Amino acid sequence: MADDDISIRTSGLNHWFGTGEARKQALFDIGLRIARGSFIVMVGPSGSGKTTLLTLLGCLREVQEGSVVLLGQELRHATTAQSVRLRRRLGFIFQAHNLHESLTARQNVMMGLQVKGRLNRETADEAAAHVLSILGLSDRLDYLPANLSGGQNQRVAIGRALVGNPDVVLADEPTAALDWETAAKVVDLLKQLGQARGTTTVMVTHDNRILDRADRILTLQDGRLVADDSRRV
Ligand SMILES: Nc1ncnc2c1ncn2[C@@H]1O[C@H](COP(=O)(O)OP(=O)(O)OP(=O)(O)O)[C@@H](O)[C@H]1O
Repeated sequence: MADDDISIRTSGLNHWFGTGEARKQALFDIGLRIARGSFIVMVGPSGSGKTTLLTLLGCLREVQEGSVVLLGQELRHATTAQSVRLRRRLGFIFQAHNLHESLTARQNVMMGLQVKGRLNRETADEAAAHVLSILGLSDRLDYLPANLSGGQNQRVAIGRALVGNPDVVLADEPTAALDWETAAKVVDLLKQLGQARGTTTVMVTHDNRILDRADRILTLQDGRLVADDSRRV
């Protein structure tokens, strides 16, 4: 694979938590090359290091040892300004969806554009309504989070992550609160974005139906990458 075709590359990536006697290694020698536009699923038992790896890939955590190259930029020793610029090119979907309680679904999604500095209100408004309609929420645009179900709020959070056309989407169990029809829509959307725009997705999930649709499945166990299964779908 040429360098341009790779969104994420790691090598010799190790990570520890704690200090002194409590110091514990959470990741061991992770080496990965993730192709641009691919839909990657990460699995592994609780405590195997999935979230730690996802947050390292998303420059939400400092690289302690080894290398992470995200969208051509080495993250080890990256400056704060470089990390901030890179994070603007990412879409995060985490379980705790952190919506603003005082903002409507549409306004919450628009926040995903504002952090990117795209402030033309009309365009932002339309983009937010469009992504929410793909996620089946066109009749809930002006609802506050308190008046939406858990699954609907999760879809708003997904909309917020995707509205700015991120280059890389990092997702931690994003479909856990969704019925299969909606979860399938989210997966289809991410795969379409992969084909149309080269958006790369790395998703932690235990949903077997999503595993079936992954381009590649990474399995972590006790902080190590123990299986790397590329499949044709
Ligand atoms: N902030 C922290 N401080 C200390 N140890 C941590 C911290 N975060 C994670 N760990 C430890 O690192 C290891 C990997 O945790 P991580 O959350 O990455 O696993 P996971 O595979 O995402 O688990 P889950 O599926 O339960 O979310 C675990 O042993 C965990 O206890």
